Amino acid sequence: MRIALFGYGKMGKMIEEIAQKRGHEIVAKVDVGAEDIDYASMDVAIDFSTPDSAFENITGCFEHGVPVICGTTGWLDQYNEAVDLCNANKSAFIYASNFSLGVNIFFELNAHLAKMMSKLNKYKVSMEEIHHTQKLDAPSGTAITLAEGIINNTAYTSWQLEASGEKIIPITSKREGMVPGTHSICYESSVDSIEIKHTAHNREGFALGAVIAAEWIQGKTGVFSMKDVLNLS
Ligand SMILES: NC(=O)c1ccc[n+]([C@@H]2O[C@H](COP(=O)([O-])OP(=O)(O)OC[C@H]3O[C@@H](n4cnc5c(N)ncnc54)[C@H](O)[C@@H]3O)[C@@H](O)[C@H]2O)c1
Ligand SMILES: O=C(O)C1=N[C@H](C(=O)O)CCC1
Repeated sequence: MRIALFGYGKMGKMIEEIAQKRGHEIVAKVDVGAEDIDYASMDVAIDFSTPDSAFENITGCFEHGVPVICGTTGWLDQYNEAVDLCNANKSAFIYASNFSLGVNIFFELNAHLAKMMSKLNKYKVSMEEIHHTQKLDAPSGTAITLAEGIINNTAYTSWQLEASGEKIIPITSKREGMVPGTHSICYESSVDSIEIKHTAHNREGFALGAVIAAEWIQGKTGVFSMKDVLNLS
């Protein structure tokens, strides 16, 4: 498969390594200030760039019929517009706030736990995410997906950073050293606590999931999720 990397930072470099090990070719590395992008050379684009640049990168690919795997977080106010442009151009698209297989299992566990906890009104939920100090967005995209998993299965209606309120999920975002990504969810009552936690030890899991998604999307048209890729429904 001929892969173009949009964003050649920490994740772009890790994806290059994993993709080459799986027998794929990197045909373009599109980073800040790139000109004359050769879309015809690409079977798929993988975007791990910045919140400010992801939308333009993605929609440029759709306009040239290139399928896109996007892991960039912090641009989702434009997600619906990207979906419309994907469909209008009969292209293909997967966005995931987290491509790691472990986190996608954790998303399912979170939804299942939330469903059970929705019957127990003595417990209050809270979430904490910890990432490296270079991270541009807060809360993390993964934390937002986890919060949506709770909202869809309980009486909670929204999330907020450092908030308190009856139906609001409080999220604490910490930025420390080189931490690749840690997410924990806690349900607390006066008598006990239940906590679930995912800890990424490095970036390999994110990169592998993105390459697997790129392999899966070949020949498809439409908008998909990691649930489709991993057959988790
Ligand atoms: N979904 C996931 O599984 C997952 C995992 C890790 C990181 N991320 C997200 O991926 C993104 C990138 O993470 P990172 O750790 O590689 O960051 P990074 O800062 O190391 O790399 C980002 C790269 O994007 C480049 N860039 C800036 N403007 C650009 C443009 N117009 N076009 C193309 N590239 C441009 C930067 O120069 C940089 O090289 C972040 O949004 C992060 O939150 C998602
Ligand atoms: O390093 C990052 O930045 C990460 N971003 C994603 C997020 O915002 O959830 C996934 C974890 C790593």
